[in-house]
Amino acid sequence: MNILVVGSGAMGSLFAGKLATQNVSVTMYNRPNEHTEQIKEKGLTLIEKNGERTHVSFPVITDPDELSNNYDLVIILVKSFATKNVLTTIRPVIHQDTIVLTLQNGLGNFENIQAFVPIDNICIGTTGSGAGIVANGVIEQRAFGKTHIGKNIIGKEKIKKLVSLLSSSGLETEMVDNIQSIIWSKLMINLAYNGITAITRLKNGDAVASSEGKQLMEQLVKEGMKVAEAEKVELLYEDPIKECIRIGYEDISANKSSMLTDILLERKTEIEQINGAIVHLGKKHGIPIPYNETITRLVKMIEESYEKRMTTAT
Ligand SMILES: NC(=O)C1=CN([C@@H]2O[C@H](COP(=O)(O)OP(=O)(O)OC[C@H]3O[C@@H](n4cnc5c(N)ncnc54)[C@H](OP(=O)(O)O)[C@@H]3O)[C@@H](O)[C@H]2O)C=CC1
Ligand SMILES: CC(C)(CO)C(=O)C(=O)O
Repeated sequence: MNILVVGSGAMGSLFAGKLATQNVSVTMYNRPNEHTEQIKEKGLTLIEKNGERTHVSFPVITDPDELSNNYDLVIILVKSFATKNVLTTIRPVIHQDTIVLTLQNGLGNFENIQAFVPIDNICIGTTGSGAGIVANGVIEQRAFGKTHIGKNIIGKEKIKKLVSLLSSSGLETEMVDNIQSIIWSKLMINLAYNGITAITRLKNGDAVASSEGKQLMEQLVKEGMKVAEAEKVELLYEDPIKECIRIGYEDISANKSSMLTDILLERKTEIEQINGAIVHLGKKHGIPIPYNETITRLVKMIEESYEKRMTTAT
């Protein structure tokens, strides 16, 4: 099976790197940048949970003209607001048998892909794993939750194989029926952690260990639960708030959230697709969403004014 991982950031590197430890053909595509060039020239170093380093090499493509025509499975791991842009570029190499899988956070990923790929070829998943780029060509896995991938009728055998490859690589993965539950249950975790950590610049574990942080998380998730109910989506967990807190301590504690990373690098964030999406749907259903609205506005404020930020007291 030929797999193309689109995105060489923290998660693209984690998934491509882990797959490369298995007996499967994996290629990575990203526009040129220093991290990508380093992987292309010298391979990728993966720092595991126990601190052990694994070094892997696989083909890395930065020029879309060099992409081949034989990818069975394409895994999208760019930020959700970049999906349309990247799919415009790689669309010519997606053929009628290619399955396109998103493991991105937030709402709207299916809709973004649908503009380029037939519905039957799209597969949706989420991942509770997380990583950070620690140097060009080096990533560290810092979150260790499960990956869930929705069933796909025409891509069934490919997805089954992927689930097995990922699980054997150490990324525990499961195929699931109710993908909406999975997307929304992951959304609850991102509602709780991403905005708060981006604003406070705390790691997930430090944010949840603060009693103020925990109370704020509860309110953010409560609003998300109300909207999920109005959207008639059943969440996976009996007590989503408790589960978000548990995950914060047990699975994702060491991770800098993807949104905090964006803020630290002074980049655009996925706030619109995460907390902002709940605000938008809350309005549609007439449900007040004050906590998520405040977090959304604060993150947008930071994002829009990096160059004006005070860094000294003098
Ligand atoms: N980081 C984490 O721990 C987790 C992240 N996620 C989710 O996974 C997804 C990916 O996140 P993450 O890996 O952190 O993101 P990163 O920002 O680390 O990586 C995104 C990559 O996409 C590339 N990219 C953006 N636009 C284009 C384009 N038009 N063409 C080619 N490449 C492009 C970027 O390149 P460039 O740098 O040159 O712009 C970058 O290499 C997100 O949806 C995120 O929410 C989910 C779980 C955990
Ligand atoms: C792993 C987790 C839940 C938190 O770090 C995440 O999805 C993110 O960082 O975006």
